[in-house]
Amino acid sequence: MMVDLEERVSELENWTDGKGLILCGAAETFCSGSDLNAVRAISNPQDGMKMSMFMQNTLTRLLRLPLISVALVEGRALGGGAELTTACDFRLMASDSVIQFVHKHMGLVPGWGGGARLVRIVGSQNALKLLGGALKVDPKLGLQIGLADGVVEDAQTVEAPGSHLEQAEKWLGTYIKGPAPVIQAVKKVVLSGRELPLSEALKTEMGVFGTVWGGPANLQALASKSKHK
Ligand SMILES: CC[C@H](C(=O)O)C(=O)SCCNC(=O)CCNC(=O)[C@H](O)C(C)(C)COP(=O)(O)OP(=O)(O)OC[C@H]1O[C@@H](n2cnc3c(N)ncnc32)[C@H](O)[C@@H]1OP(=O)(O)O
Repeated sequence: MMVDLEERVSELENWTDGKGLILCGAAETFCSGSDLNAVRAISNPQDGMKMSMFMQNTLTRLLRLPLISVALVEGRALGGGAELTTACDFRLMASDSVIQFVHKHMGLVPGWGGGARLVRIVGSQNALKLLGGALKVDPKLGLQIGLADGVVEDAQTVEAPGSHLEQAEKWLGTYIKGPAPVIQAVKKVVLSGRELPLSEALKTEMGVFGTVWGGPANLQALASKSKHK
């Protein structure tokens, strides 16, 4: 799974027209973390460090993709699976889903970069509670602390507008509407603001601004005399 994920990220890095990505599980579980059988075979510090390095590299590249990504959490996201959710820009949770950093129960801490990313998403106080208590985060708690950005309802629910995936596509649609270069520029500006010291982020923003100023979408908008009512 780790190697497959790295290969998909490499493919996505070459997706020049990409604007959005929805990451979801294959069955009723988003991701239950590392394969425990594989983990047992590499349960020594040297191999653990190699896995950490590999997964930090993969997940950092996933988060830095020039598109807007959403983790659609159905069922459980446990351990490494919880860390994986933090490598997306947004998290949408199905009504019965749970995100749980079970690391403490495994005598571990996150090693795929999920600890550092969690602090940035929910703040250090909440991160300490989630990791220290290995708390089960349901949609209500997720929304309350900012780990979840929205909830998708079950298809059977009368008012539900479609499958979880359809709801996630609709939700994401708001943020990826428009030309790819503009959406990609939005992501780059936010990413640099999130990751870089202010002076460097400002330089990056200017560079990105230069790629869209006077560009096709900008000129078209100027020509159309649009009003933002
Ligand atoms: C802590 C961080 C660490 C890291 O790498 O950094 C990890 O991520 S370690 C992995 C942490 N995850 C777990 O410990 C998951 C343990 N499994 C469960 O809690 C349950 O299996 C659950 C909740 C995912 C599903 O429970 P349910 O009752 O619905 O089904 P089963 O338990 O019967 O599971 C079906 C089948 O899947 C196997 N399974 C589930 N998760 C893993 C896993 N992470 N690795 C390997 N195999 C997994 C489970 O053993 C069952 O197999 P079966 O042959 O049918 O008995």
